[in-house]
Amino acid sequence: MSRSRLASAKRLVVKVGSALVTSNGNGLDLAAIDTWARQIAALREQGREVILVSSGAVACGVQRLGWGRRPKTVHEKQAAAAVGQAGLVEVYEAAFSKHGLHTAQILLTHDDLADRKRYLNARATLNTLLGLGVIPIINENDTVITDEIKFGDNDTLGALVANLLEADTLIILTDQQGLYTADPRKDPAATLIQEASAGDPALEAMAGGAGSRVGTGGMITKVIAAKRAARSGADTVIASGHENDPILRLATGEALGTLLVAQTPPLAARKQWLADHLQLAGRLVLDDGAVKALKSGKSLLPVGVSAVDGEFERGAAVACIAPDGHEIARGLTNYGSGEARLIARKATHEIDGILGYIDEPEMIHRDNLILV
Ligand SMILES: Nc1ncnc2c1ncn2[C@@H]1O[C@H](COP(=O)(O)OP(=O)(O)O)[C@@H](O)[C@H]1O
Ligand SMILES: N[C@@H](CCC(=O)OP(=O)(O)O)C(=O)O
Repeated sequence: MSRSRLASAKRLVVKVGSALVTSNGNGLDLAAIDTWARQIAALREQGREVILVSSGAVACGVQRLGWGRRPKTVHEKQAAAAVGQAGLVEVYEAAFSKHGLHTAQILLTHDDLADRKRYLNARATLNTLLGLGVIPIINENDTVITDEIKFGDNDTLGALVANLLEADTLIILTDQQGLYTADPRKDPAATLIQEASAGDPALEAMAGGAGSRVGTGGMITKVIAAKRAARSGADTVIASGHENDPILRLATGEALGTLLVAQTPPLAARKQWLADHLQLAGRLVLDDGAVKALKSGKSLLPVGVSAVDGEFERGAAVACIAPDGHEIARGLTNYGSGEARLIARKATHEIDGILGYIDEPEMIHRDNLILV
């Protein structure tokens, strides 16, 4: 039954692991990449949005540098990733261009997404790319991180991207059929789990480390990624990328792999996340019209802000105060206090003229707002 949610998923994050992007640990599997591009293009035709999180930079770099095997030191891996990332994006751009689609390279770190300002910036850029019909191809920014490249944590990145973009589904494609009761490479009696609740602690006990010399995170990072994705309401599927057209089949609701179901609906989960993370940095005093708008579920526009208290940056959590002094909402502001003072009481079309740029038309978007 829960598979039907996949059939109606509008926004999907697909993560392809090193074990899949490279067939032998040395170089990219061009044929596999072509099939993903074809499937993703078909989903776009259906009006669905797909974001690809792809590993493979190190493997591609190892091949380009003629090293023959994955290096041991972290800095050599980083160097290989820097060389290979260029190859990776070339291959994706070529594969998607056959379907008339452009790709965009996005390199992120976990720290980028923990920082509210960068979080909002990354979100705005990705949403703009999706609106343009471009396929974002995301990888870790391996030059500036070391832990993730050691542990092979693109699964976590997939989950963070699903949170960032409020995706409905995270599809993790790997070299196994899904999550088994134990590592099938070590235990031939292990059986495939078809469906479980994301975050069920029993799953973590079943999942072991990586089984191949190419992949690094193993199943444990996938199970934890599913728990994380569920925080913003996204279901996760772990399935084999070696199946015929797995992305398309999963997206029609076919029961492949392991489905880890999110227990909270997306918007409620996001608002819970906001509620847990709000340390107030300032206050926006609203006029009566803005109070009404917020209470009826709308965003806060600069025109409804009559005063700004405190010093804060873009992305900070602020309280929204009614003219009678009562706090009515809290949310993440798109503008720092300096800019907010300049555009308070102004119509959205005036923002560009005042600031010389426009980050977002709203002071606080309704998705980033909770009524109190
Ligand atoms: N319970 C389990 N079920 C399935 N695979 C498991 C399990 N525990 C450990 N693994 C191992 O995890 C590997 C997949 O992880 P990894 O090699 O990191 O792939 P990727 O590069 O796709 O992230 C499998 O090949 C398998 O050997
Ligand atoms: N970012 C690096 C490594 C990431 C990695 O290995 O992750 P995973 O696919 O989860 O095993 C790369 O592109 O090679």
